[in-house]
Amino acid sequence: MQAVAVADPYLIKEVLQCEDLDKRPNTGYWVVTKMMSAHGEPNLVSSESDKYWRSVRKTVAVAFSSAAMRENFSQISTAGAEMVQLLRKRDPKTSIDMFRGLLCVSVDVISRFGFKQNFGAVQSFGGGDGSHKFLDSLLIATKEAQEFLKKPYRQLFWFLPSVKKSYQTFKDFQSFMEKLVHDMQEAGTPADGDTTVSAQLLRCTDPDTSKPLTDKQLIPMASMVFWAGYDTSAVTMTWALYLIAQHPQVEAKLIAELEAHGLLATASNPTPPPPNFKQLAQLDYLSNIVQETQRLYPAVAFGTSRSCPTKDIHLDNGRLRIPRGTIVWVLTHSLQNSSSNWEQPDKFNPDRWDQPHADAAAAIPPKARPMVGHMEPHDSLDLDHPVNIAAGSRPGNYEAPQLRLTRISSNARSGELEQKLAKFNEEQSGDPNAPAPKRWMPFMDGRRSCVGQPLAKVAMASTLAQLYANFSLTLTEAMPDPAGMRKKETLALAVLHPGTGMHMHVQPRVPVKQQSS
Ligand code: HEM
Repeated sequence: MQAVAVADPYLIKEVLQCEDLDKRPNTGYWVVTKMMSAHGEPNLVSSESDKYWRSVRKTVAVAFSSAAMRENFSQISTAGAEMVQLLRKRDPKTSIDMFRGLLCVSVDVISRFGFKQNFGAVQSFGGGDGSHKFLDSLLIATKEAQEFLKKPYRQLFWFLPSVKKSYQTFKDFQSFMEKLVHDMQEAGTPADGDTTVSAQLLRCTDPDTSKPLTDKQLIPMASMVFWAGYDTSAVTMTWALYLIAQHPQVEAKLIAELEAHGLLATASNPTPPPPNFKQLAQLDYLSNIVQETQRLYPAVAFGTSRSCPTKDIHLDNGRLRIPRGTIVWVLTHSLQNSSSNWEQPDKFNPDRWDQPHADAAAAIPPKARPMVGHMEPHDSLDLDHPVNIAAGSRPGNYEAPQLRLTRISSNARSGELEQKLAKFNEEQSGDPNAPAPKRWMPFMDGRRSCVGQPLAKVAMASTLAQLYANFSLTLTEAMPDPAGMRKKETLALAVLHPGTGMHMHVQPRVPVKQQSS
């Protein structure tokens, strides 16, 4: 099987806009379908962009509109508030795995916001043995799905105990979702103003029959909302904690911003309220931190892949021919960490996001642009170690031996950027107002971009604001430095996890005794 890896912003834009290049089973998405559905029914993430996907996507997108965010904001911020309460009760000297904590927050955000249920994951983090059946089933099923991705031939050995065990973990996860869908259907026709994910899913119709989706169709769709949202948001917040812990000047600036909005815990205001929706939108520096974290540590570090099984595809004004069946692999991590696209790409610098259109790629004449990395037929991917597949130029990275990306020298961005971009876009597309290709796309771009992006942004900002308003978070001595951390990173299907967890000391800004007095 042939694959080309694409890291150039202009080319990525073309790939993602090309109707013939789509998600296909040969690009690995079959594993996701297998995990979500016992019967191979399509889900939002892994299905091709056919009319069924279009119809469901359009209906579900309403649940993630800005109006829905404003309306259901309290459902988003409550999980963070519960986490704050819980952390206040913990002994600050003990170490806490904040990655696990934030996974719990994300599960509760999705269940509350999307399905009007509280799955109680945050509460589990504070009590008992810390396990949570639903979260654990998601994590375990994802791990088993990764095994299928690494060894697709396992499907043929369905009778082996280890393979049967994998399938059982999928069934366990699906049975949670069966119950959820059953509850949704039992609740009956949603009220007119109800635009939650569950209400919108019940409103979806199958374009072939014009009938509401059956439970077999609904289960993978609902499952996908959880699976696509829970660890992507949690790892992004976790990497933000990691980066902030190493940059005290960033934390100081964040605290000053929170204080300026009356959100910081101080001796005179020991238990500040969580930011409301309006305040959240005013926390510009926090937003910069999240964007910069997503640049350095894109959650979906694996990127995305496309293929066309029926014909050759010609890109870049015919300069590039992609033979039929070739996998075109969009490398988000490389795009966002390459000196071709960024000045000082290794530096965690939230201030770079003060620049207007900071996510737009600079105009580089086509001939000077790097284009594709070639994967030789004998190359194999080490799917357990993302550093091998996502070449960037960060400390601790080593050049991926199997992926040779041509680099060009750093192209400094100047004040004339706007004019240059307009001129270049006009040359490229004939339209000076065509949106510039992006050099930052953690949520991907084009028709298959992340439908949950608005929820992710609001939930991450709300949770991080509440955490930093109330606590100072420092890494325990056991946590590796960035180079060491890089080597421990793992992929859970496409998502970059810190293989170590994120062990931290969480110190209240105002001593707890003072808060209650
Ligand atoms: C920081 C958090 C998040 C990141 C970085 C992220 C990133 C992405 C990316 C890169 C894709 C495209 C995947 C591909 O091409 O295979 C995607 C798709 C998707 N995401 Fe997210 N996501 C996040 C949070 C969420 C949340 C919170 C939800 C919902 C609760 C969600 C739901 C989805 C769905 C349903 C799709 C499939 C969309 C489609 O193909 O129509 N995501 N996401």
